[in-house]
Amino acid sequence: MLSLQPPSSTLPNYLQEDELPQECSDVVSSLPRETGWVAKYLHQYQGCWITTRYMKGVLAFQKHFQAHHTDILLVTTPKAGTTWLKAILFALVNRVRYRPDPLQHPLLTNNPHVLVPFLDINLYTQSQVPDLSSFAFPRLFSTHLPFALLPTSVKDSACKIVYLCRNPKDTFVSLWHFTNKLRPTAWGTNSLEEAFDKFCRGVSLYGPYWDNVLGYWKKSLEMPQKVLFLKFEEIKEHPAANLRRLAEFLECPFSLEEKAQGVEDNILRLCSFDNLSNLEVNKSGKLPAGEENNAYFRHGEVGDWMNHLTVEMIEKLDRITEEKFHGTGLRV
Ligand SMILES: Nc1ncnc2c1ncn2[C@@H]1O[C@H](COP(=O)(O)OS(=O)(=O)O)[C@@H](OP(=O)(O)O)[C@H]1O
Repeated sequence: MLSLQPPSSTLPNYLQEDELPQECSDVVSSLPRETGWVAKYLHQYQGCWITTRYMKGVLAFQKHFQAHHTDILLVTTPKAGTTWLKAILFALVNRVRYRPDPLQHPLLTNNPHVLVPFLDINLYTQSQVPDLSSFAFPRLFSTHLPFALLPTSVKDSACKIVYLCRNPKDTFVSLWHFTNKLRPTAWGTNSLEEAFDKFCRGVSLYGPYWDNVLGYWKKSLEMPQKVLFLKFEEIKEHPAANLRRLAEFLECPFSLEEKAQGVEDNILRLCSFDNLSNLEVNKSGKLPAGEENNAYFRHGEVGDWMNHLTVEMIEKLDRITEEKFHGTGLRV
């Protein structure tokens, strides 16, 4: 890794860390910290590793967000397939307003992260009290925060939580590629070994990975009507069945007429990796904070870890996962 760093004014917005409100700066300075994967630091806040920039959004989200009983919150571990499920949720929930048409649909001209923003990373980082009045009901939002860190109003209201996880080996490999892509060229890349060590120690964005997944797994067992637990690999294997499961959980099941019209297939085709990754907006566009949209589309397959991890790495990650999930009934 090179130590040469460009001046902060030339950094993309997603790496700008100035102007922390005093309250936030006091909290941040009291927290344990480690070097980040892209951002300078990760801070351990309530057990979860968060960048300096996002701490501002997390604190404001926790303090000010008022959930509405019809809200739908998509929660994921980073790189679990968030972009894909944001697209599916948007197309599903808005299928009457916007027919899942291959020629005309908001997903054809907008990256899914724009249509379903992160509350902490986007909305509450941009403004401490954002104006959410332009969001149509049911509102669709997202976060990577662990269950324990969600605002009280999310836990207390009848709003629904859709959780998505992915096996830790593909999650790690995807995160390693993504964070290296987001690093300014002058910083060089993080080595696989360095990133792997951090991931295994739990020091990854919104990690430890295992704590994040387990928190929602347990809640999905305790409150199946509130938390739906999905896996990337299961959606890849049985997309239509999982889309139906999602629709039923959100109390908007497909009618016989919709099934006959092929609405399910149209949604899946619209949101497929091939379709989304080949759209001009996702090939050359950028998110408001400066991330290139194409960074969210790499392979979209199961098992790419086989091309990257050593036998020792595989054994270590499998062992940690086995220990952490032992006795919980969860297999990833
Ligand atoms: N439509 C679709 N279908 C299947 N897979 C898809 C799709 N869109 C994105 N991807 C893959 O998801 C990975 C990106 O993860 P996230 O979207 O969770 O990233 S983020 O957390 O929002 O930063 C990343 O996985 P990898 O390819 O393994 O790196 C993307 O390629």
